[in-house]
Amino acid sequence: MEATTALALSSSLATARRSPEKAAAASSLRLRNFSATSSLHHLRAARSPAPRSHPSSSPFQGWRRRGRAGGLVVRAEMFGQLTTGLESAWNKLRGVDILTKENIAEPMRDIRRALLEADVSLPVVRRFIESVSEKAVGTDVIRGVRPDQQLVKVVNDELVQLMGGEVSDLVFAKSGPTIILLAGLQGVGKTTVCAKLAFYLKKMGKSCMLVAADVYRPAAIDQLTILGKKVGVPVYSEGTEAKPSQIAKNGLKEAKVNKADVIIVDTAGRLQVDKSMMNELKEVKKAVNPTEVLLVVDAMTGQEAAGLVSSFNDEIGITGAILTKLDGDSRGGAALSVKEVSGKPIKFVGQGERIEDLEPFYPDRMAQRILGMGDVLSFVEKAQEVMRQEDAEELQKKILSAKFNFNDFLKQTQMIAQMGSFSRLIGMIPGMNKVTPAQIREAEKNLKFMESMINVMTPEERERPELLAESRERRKRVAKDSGKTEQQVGQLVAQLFQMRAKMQKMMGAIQGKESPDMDELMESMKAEEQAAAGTGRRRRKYGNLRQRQLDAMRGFRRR
Ligand SMILES: Nc1nc2c(ncn2[C@@H]2O[C@H](COP(=O)(O)OP(=O)(O)OP(=O)(O)O)[C@@H](O)[C@H]2O)c(=O)[nH]1
Repeated sequence: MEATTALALSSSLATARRSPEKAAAASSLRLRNFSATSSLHHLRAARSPAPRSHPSSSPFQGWRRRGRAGGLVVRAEMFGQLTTGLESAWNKLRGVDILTKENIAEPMRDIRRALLEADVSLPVVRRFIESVSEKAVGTDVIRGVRPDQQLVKVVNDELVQLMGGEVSDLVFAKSGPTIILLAGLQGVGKTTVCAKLAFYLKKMGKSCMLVAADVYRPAAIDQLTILGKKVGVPVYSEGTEAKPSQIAKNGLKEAKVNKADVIIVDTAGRLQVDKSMMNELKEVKKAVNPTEVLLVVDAMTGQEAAGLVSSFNDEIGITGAILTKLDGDSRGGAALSVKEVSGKPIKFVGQGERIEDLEPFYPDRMAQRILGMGDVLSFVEKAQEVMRQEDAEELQKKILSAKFNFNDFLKQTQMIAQMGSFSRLIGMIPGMNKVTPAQIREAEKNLKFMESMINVMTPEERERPELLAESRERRKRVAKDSGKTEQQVGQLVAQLFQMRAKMQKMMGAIQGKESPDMDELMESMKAEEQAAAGTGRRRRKYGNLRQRQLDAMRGFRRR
């Protein structure tokens, strides 16, 4: 499944690296497409329980695939340093036949260093290294699996365990409203999380109410009121004079009257853990007897976040944590330490400032991202969220009948925009985690570049790109109106036809048939990357690409 999305994205980025604007169109087209295909793949995923290339079916596949795809150089931001550090451990095992205590010593040192640099707490690192070493050496040799791959598998499994193994779902009250009490230090993102959580729950069909019990920062009440409006959820507040425990109690009464399914109580943050803060929280807790007490912690604070979860749990008793700002420069220490240090699970992660940027915490997906295998499931879920089933089916029909046009194209761009930041999406795709920020910027620029040409096309031309393929006059006009060259417009049109062909091929593979072409598609991805990387094959490969574009145009003209 991810092979095709990776193909599209990788090709586009490879094209971005060819950089001249002439080539830019190619990348944009594919970038748009990858979101379309991902949604379509999702339709198939629903039918087939274990897509053959899903990373969780074999962690090696995703990893190997990246190896085969080669090429891309720098990684997207999330846990980048940790991923690189771990990678150097595998690399040291290239060429060995079997994992032994001796030959894993150095890779294990690399893993240890990488984890410590990621700010994972020392006792956690020690236990982790011990367990991985023991399991790695005791692992039977599996035919066709290299020892370095075997170590990746062991590390993957241990990372999943370290982060709690299973997803820890929110608990809902059996009767009456579910009460979620949010606590945390100042500025960690509590108020934002209130709104994000309400938005998330609303999507699940639950009615919510927010309760403003942070009375020390008047702006917090305003902030919550604004956010509540934004997500369409009522906010209960009594200003700054009332006691937080009383506000929470009254809020609960109001929620019962309004028959809200869930109330989320925002509490005050302090600069540091202090007695009065803990006492106040205890009072609020006692007043409403919450179903969930979640501590919001900032991922950037590394292992300190894990320590906080521990002390809050000791003091007031919590049910879990929410890790915010994972999109920032966090090194991974918090995600990896919280469960092990405090015994409490991470239930959600915040990965951006937008309301949509809160997701359940999946230890397996997180491990895959840390290992550079991407997070296809999150990616697909994001795509599914923004693309309605009917749209996906409509698009599927268009692809199958080779009618994918520039309007569909624009829709895909909008979808990508709704799915979140480019770099985050890229980080979710296996093999795509090594992309330079410059390449991401270039790809984003390319999208705009494409859009400017599509925007000046007539509705007819957008609907039927054939008109542009057939008429030089039309291409000239689009070039003139968009301030681009005729050649650039020609290339954009050629790419659309080329893409139709590719998408049809992918759809063939997706629609239940065995997918013999996946490897071929991956090879084609690899070829494009290598061509872009400036190897000796570049001219030949690029020449072929160009040739294919011309063929696509000619093929169309003949029809
Ligand atoms: N990048 C990023 N920023 C976030 C995230 N969550 C929250 N923020 C930002 O962090 C800042 C603080 O967020 P708030 O929700 O006001 O934090 P708070 O914990 O309620 O703060 P106090 O009420 O002062 O205790 C805001 O600028 C948010 O937009 C996240 O997941 N990623």
